[in-house]
Amino acid sequence: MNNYKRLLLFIKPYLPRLGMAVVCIVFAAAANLYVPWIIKDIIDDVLANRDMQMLNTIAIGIVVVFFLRGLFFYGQTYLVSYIAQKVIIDIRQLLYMKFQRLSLAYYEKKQTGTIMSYITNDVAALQSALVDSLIEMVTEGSILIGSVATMFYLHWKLTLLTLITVPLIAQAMKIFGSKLKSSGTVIQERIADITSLLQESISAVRVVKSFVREDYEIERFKKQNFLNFRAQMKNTQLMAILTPTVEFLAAIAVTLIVWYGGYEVVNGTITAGALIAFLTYAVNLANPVKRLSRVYGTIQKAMAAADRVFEVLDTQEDIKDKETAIILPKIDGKVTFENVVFEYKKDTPALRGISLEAKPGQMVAIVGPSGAGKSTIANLIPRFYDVNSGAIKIDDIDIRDVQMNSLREQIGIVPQETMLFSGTVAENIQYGRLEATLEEVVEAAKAGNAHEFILELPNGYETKIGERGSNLSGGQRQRIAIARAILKNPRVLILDEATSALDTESEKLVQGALDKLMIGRTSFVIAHRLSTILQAEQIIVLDRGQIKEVGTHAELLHQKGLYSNLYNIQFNKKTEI
Ligand SMILES: Nc1ncnc2c1ncn2[C@@H]1O[C@H](COP(=O)(O)OP(=O)(O)OP(=O)(O)O)[C@@H](O)[C@H]1O
Repeated sequence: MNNYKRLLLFIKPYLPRLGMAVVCIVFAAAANLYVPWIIKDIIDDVLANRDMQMLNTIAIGIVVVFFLRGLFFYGQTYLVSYIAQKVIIDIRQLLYMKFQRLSLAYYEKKQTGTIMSYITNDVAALQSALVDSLIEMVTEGSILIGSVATMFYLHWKLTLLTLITVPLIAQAMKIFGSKLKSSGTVIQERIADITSLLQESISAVRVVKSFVREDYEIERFKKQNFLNFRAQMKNTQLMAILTPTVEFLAAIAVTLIVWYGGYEVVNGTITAGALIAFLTYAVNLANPVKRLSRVYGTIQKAMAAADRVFEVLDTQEDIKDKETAIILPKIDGKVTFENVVFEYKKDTPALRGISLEAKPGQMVAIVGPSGAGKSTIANLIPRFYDVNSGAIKIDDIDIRDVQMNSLREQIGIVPQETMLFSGTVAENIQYGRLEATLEEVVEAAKAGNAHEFILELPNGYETKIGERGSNLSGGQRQRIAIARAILKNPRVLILDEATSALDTESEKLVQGALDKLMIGRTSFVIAHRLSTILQAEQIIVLDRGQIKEVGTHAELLHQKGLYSNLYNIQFNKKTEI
């Protein structure tokens, strides 16, 4: 099915309203056709017969028709807008739903601006095309059909004559236009040639002089200059021939129509008023034709937007539930990686054969140089991406066999960069569990060492957070994020420790909150802090997508391998404190 038809399908639910709208548009357009008719009546009846009664009827007629036109205009504008806006919010909502379902990989491929532009610009282009084009198409279409029909009614032979001659003139003008355009292009090219020649010879002036080639260059320039003259003259010639030709043709056509019309008036086949009305209709035909071709342009543009919108709607969701996916039962929190290979881009694996096991409640620190794959491991557990080979299991169930929601509901993530939404502090904590009561929110905030500072905010828990949480410090925002995770109460926790330095006081509070959060949960910590590493029951040392060492802090230091190297480089300063 093409996109045009798909777009029309969105209008389907509003067909009755569309029917009413079309009726309004047609009636409103019909009022426009009334004006030349008034001229006819005034000339033929009022002026010719000095008919006062007719004049009164016409006067009342004008008032009534324009009053009704106003009503229909209101109807058309309201109804068409209603339909278009509804269609647009339907499409926008569908797009938004789609964006919520698409995987992270999609977001990485597209720039944020592009995605926003789908929902704002493309949808807006569709909106204006729908509203303006729909009204204009029906209005101008009705005026066009109405004018031609009235002209036929007034004098069919004269109408035929007009309909044959006018398009001929239009065609001649079109040919004329395109010829002028192409000769204009030639002129531009000749001027460009002269410029580049100039540039070349001026910048190479030393070479010209050293080879004594001044005369040669003058000759070259002369040729180009002459070519330019020829192009200019050709254009002038075209203008000089084409303008009078078209004007002459037009004059012949108009004379033909006027002569034949006048002849019919003299013959008494048509009245003088009718002829004037006829000519008015004929002249006015130009407007609807022009506007309809403009509508065509708008629709073409809107279709480009529609193509993009439908392309998004048709994007395959690469990570989705299997038909047979089960709801993950409440887990103990054992997490296993079995020979996991993963690549973001084909043939460049970010993880190569990772096997590990975290026992329920265990704390696993992941360390390694930048780009080693630490965040990648963290991203695979909630199934933000699917592994290329191997498997990730939670409580021995492959995470691809369970419903994504039931998996992610049992995993908590505290990222490095805390993202708070606009809204109150309470709402931000509640994001962890939407149905939580205020008491539960406060409990979570207390556990997250956030309660105290929240109470000191201007409106306590009801304080609105600035767009990017700007009115809170980094540490405070982290503690809100921790409270949010505590409220969610997940069995598995993924913690990306912030690398940015907090002051000692703030770090202590954040660390305290994290310690409480980790109690009794399986935690994966991308570790940047010494305290985390010392506490960890298992440290995984990654390098270029592979596990190099596994053990506790003491064991690994003893091995004097990569870990002890990293440890010495990264944490030296802290050990000295
Ligand atoms: N979205 C992505 N698309 C393509 N490649 C990616 C993507 N994210 C990470 N990579 C690549 O995968 C590899 C592992 O990256 P990852 O972010 O897991 O490393 P990291 O150990 O967390 O590093 P850092 O400590 O710097 O955050 C890197 O080579 C990185 O360039």
